[in-house]
Amino acid sequence: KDWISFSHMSADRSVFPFDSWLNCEHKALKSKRTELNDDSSRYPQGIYSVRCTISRLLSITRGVKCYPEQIVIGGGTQILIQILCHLFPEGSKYAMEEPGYSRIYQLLKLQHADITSIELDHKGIAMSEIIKQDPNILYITPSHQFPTGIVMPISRRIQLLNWSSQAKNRYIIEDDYDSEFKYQSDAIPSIQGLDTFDKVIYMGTFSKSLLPGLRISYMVLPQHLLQSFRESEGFLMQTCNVLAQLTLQEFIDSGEYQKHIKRMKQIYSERQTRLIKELDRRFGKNIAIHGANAGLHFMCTFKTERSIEDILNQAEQEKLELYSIKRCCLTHYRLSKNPVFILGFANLPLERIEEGVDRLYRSVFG
Ligand SMILES: Cc1ncc(COP(=O)(O)O)c(/C=N/[C@@H](CCC(=O)O)COc2ccccc2)c1O
Repeated sequence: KDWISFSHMSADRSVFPFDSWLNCEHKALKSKRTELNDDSSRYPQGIYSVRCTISRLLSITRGVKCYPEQIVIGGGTQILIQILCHLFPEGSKYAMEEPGYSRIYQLLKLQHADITSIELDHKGIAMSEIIKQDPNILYITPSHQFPTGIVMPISRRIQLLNWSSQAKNRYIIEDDYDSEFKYQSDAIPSIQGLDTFDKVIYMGTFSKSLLPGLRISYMVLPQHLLQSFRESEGFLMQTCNVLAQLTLQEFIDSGEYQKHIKRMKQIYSERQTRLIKELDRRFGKNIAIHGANAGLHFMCTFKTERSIEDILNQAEQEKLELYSIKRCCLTHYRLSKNPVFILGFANLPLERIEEGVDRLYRSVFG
């Protein structure tokens, strides 16, 4: 039998419109030869016309207010964070959500940043903990908290903005990952769009909405950080492939991007609905699902005494690709007594869901 994947780290290639992407690349190759032939130092923040396209898209889809001059395109969220953290005051103290995106946590630690993790309440990162630990830089994922799926309500967003305004060296890094896929409600506008203190750095990526291998991500800097960006090493290196940038611009300007997102939402919300139905049918009261109102994964807790390790070993036997919450634990996340897993459905075709849930049941209950 072949593998079935509950991975939250891969998109279903059959959903990606390779032909229209290829078409856009062909057009870019034929019409944009000058940009392709220029030294990359001419576009340290990415090609201007591409940044105009991204700025327009962000304003329409996320309520982000920015000029193209504030956008920096890069080859992935990690490299952008690496560039960004050199713009903050020496001795800054960072805080990330617990559980959270461990790749960034590891990166900041390797940069010898003073970093701590802060637990969540039902509205997202806990204000009381922020006050207690007193960091000056917050890295948060308010759209669909990674990995718990909490959607941060406006009230908490306003609280955080007020927090950021109370000290000169405070900033909020809003990683808007996974914001494209809202099923029940409309997308809540970004914190950046509500920011009147110029304290929010907005991070975005096309890894989820297009393909992770394209390595096209971007950040929107507040205007007062642009000067220090221009004096930083970030200004000396363009890390995103020019052809990929030009193809992306064509893909967005031609309307293909919005068409693709609409189609992905239909496909993924149908898969999510079917998966939840199958899980309820098979597991009944032995499963609790959290954070399923958006994104391409949700979390679930199984009512079993079995350990995460045992379940993962059994899943391996069943040829079931499965990840537990452990990969998102940064420092002290208290593992609840019941095992918690991340169930992704972006790489799980409708017709494989029933078999996938059966294998999951055998992995959990033996
Ligand atoms: C919070 C957050 N922000 C940004 C990113 C994306 O970073 P970028 O690709 O460098 O722009 C991820 C990727 N997180 C990745 C793994 C999370 C984990 O380690 O468990 C998952 O990435 C993908 C998921 C589905 C389809 C394609 C990619 C992020 O979890």
